[in-house]
Formats: sequence, structure tokens, C-alpha cells
Amino acid sequence: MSISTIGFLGPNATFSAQAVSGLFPNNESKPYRTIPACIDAVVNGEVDAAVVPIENTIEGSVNLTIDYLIHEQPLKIIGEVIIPIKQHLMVHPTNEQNWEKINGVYSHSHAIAQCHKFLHSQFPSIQLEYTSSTGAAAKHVSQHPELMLAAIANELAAEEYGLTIVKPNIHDFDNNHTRFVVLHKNMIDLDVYIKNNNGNKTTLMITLPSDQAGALHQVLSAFAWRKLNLSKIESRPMKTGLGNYFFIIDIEQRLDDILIPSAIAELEALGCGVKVLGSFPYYLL
Ligand SMILES: O=C(O)C(=O)C[C@]1(C(=O)O)C=C[C@@H](O)C=C1
Repeated sequence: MSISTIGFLGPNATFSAQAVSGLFPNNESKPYRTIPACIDAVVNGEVDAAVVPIENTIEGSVNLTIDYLIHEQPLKIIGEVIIPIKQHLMVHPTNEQNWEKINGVYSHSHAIAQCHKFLHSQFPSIQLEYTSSTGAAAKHVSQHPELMLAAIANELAAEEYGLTIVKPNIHDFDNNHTRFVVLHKNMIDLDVYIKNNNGNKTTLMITLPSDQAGALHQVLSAFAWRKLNLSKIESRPMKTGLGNYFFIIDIEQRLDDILIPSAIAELEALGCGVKVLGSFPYYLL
């Protein structure tokens, strides 16, 4: 396989690690402390690909991933993997009996956001501490039993760092999933290596011509009349001035020879900028 080592948001036993072992069970993987560090590692050639979170059912987009890809390091999206997310409250075993008296809850900001209702009702005035990942939170809690802390993380993290789950499934909505993208320097075909995908997508980045009435409507109609099914549309700031936005659009099919190229040509004729971020298979684990 032209992909051997995969970078992910570490340490061991994060949800990102789970996504990597689910999709690439036989590859080597390498943990990084932040999402930008995972992306840089692909650009620098330290790893062949990275698996990074891009969207969660409850919390929405992972803006850091989208912005870093668009503004800093343009890699290709070569695949997508969606995994169920179950968040558990865990403590050091020495604090198991009096876990309701904990002094602080540690986790990744997205994980804390997924459990806001639980935290608000059970621990309304507790100190919340944000860590670089759920795994990092579990590791920290395991190293400081004397501080009486809890982490929000997954079952693997409880095992890996020797913590006891005292409240399982504390995410506020049952249907909690996170979408991860596989990033690579080149637009390679992942489905040659990983079979049984659940569908295909093409992701475009589109900038609108400035100050043109109905521009977004025209963009959407270029897809609508070709019956190109869109599964996501998202706007993010260009960071060049208030009101300047670009759009990320997911189309539910591969980049073909006719329909998508002709939609792109129509958008360019309207004065839009269009960039193909990837055309790839997706997998549900
Ligand atoms: O902290 C982790 O375990 C991660 O892999 C990051 C992350 C995220 O950024 O959304 C991934 C999945 C969950 O939604 C919570 C956290």
C-alpha cells in the first residue's frame, strides 16, 4: 500500500486513534499533540496520511481542521470514516467511591460540548478544563489521583490509563457520531486498498464573486438542475474582512467526467473560484 504510516491526534486511545485502527487496522500509526501537527506531519513526509476529525453530530464542524486545510496546508481528502461516539465520565480507581465530590472535569472542548446538559445538571459549578484530546485528559487524570479529577473520554482510554468509568454514556444525544477525513498529499484512490465503502463524495471549496445579488442561489442551482445531491454546505470566514466567506460543499458522488466538471465550469463562468478538495469513498464503522 502506498500508505504505511498514519498520523492522528494522540495520545493513545483517543477517538481519532479509534478511527485510525478501525479504518487502517494493519498500518503503523503515530500520535501528534494537535490537529495542525497531524496535518504538518503529512506535508513534511513524517507520515503518509493523517486522520483528523471534521464534524460531529452534536457540536458541528471542527473549524480548526477546515481552516488549517484551507488557509495553511492544502492536502487532498482521500477518504472519510464515521464512528459512533460514546462519552463516559471516569476517575482514578482510588476516587471511585466518592466520585460525586470531584473537583474538576478534564476533556477536549468538543467532548465537553457533547456533554453540556449532563455537566450542567450534575455538576453545575464544577471547574471545566480543556485538554488537547480526550486521551490527554484521561492520561492527566490517571497521573493525579490526589486532585480528585474526572475525565470525559472513551472506553479504550479508561482501559489504557487505568481509570474507572463511573457514569457511562453521558453525551447529551444518543445519535452521536464524528466524521473524520483521511488527508494525503496526492489524490490517491483509497478504495483500491480499502473495500466495502458505504458511498462516495466530492468536496468543493467555492468563493463567490463579490457583491453579486443572488450569487449563492446561482451556485446552488448549478447543482440542483443537474440533480447533484448535496450532503453538506458550510460557510467559513475568508479571514480577509467582515462578510467575506467561502463555502464548503459536499456532493454525494465521485468526481465524474461530465456532471461535476460542467457544474464547476458554470460556477467559474459566474465568477466563482472553485477548488476540488477531494473525491473519495466514505466508510461507516
Ligand atoms: O479528543 C479526541 O479523542 C479526538 O479524537 C478529538 C475529537 C474532536 O475533535 O471532535 C474527536 C471525536 C469526538 O467528537 C471528540 C473529540
